[in-house]
Amino acid sequence: MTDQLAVERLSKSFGPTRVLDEVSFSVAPGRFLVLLGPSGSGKTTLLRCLAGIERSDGGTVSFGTRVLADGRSHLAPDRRDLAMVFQDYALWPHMTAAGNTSYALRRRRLSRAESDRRVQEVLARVGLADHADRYPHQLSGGQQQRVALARALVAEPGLLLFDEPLSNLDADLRERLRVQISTLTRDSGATAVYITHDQSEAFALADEVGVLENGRLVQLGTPESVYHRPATPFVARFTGLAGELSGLVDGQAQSGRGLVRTDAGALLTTRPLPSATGAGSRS
Ligand SMILES: Nc1ncnc2c1ncn2[C@@H]1O[C@H](COP(=O)(O)OP(=O)(O)OP(=O)(O)O)[C@@H](O)[C@H]1O
Repeated sequence: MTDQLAVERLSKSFGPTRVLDEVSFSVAPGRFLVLLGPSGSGKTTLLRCLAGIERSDGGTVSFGTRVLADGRSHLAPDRRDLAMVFQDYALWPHMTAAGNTSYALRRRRLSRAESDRRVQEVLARVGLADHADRYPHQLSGGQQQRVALARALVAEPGLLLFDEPLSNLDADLRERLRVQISTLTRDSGATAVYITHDQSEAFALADEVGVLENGRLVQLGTPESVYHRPATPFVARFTGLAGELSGLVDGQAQSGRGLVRTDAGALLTTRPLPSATGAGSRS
């Protein structure tokens, strides 16, 4: 069942390095959150904590009324009602597309006929009905990622997690698969969290965008608000063009559309028209 994902003050360190610093956010049922940040900002670590692959040091993760992790307990990944799509597909090489997809149903007490029916149906949805008997090495990168998407969708999880799923694909394919991920995820009704370092991908996919900087969530909002009203100079620079305006408006700048206050004055942000960037559009 689709539920709200709530993350409160999630923290994680590796040795002396604090990788996640009291990150808090929530995603309403069925909504699509994209977490955007540069390399090393903590995106993968955050997603792995949500999935239960990584243990957080502190904070709470809950989905609906169920606590997935807090200071005392940590639910195993396969008990979290979620599925994850990875950057490198993570398919079993010795299993066909149908075998990889049905693997996600192994804990369901379904008849063979019902399992086969669901697998065929979801492979058709991702456009691979004719490739069910192919092994991963007989499929292109884009086709392998569509098998991974089918595997994630087939058990109808409440929560879908995407770890830079398009990063290994070329630009044209990335754009087409992006549309497919958006459509199929929304049709499934699942709550979704998607991480990427690609700004245009984030703005095209998201209902809400969160920006991570050094393990801290520095802004969370609609694509339009993050793009046009960046909360910090870091967000302004990371999501588009920005130029310093220090001497001109020193001490008087108010943050708002096109202007971000900095210690030295203000940063003027310039943005192409939304139609040229995809910011705010839904694909
Ligand atoms: N198992 C680990 N042990 C020690 N340090 C780690 C470990 N995993 C991640 N880190 C460090 O934590 C920081 C955040 O890593 P993470 O992979 O979460 O960032 P990211 O935003 O996903 O980066 P990228 O886009 O490059 O994948 C980095 O400095 C990384 O070196």
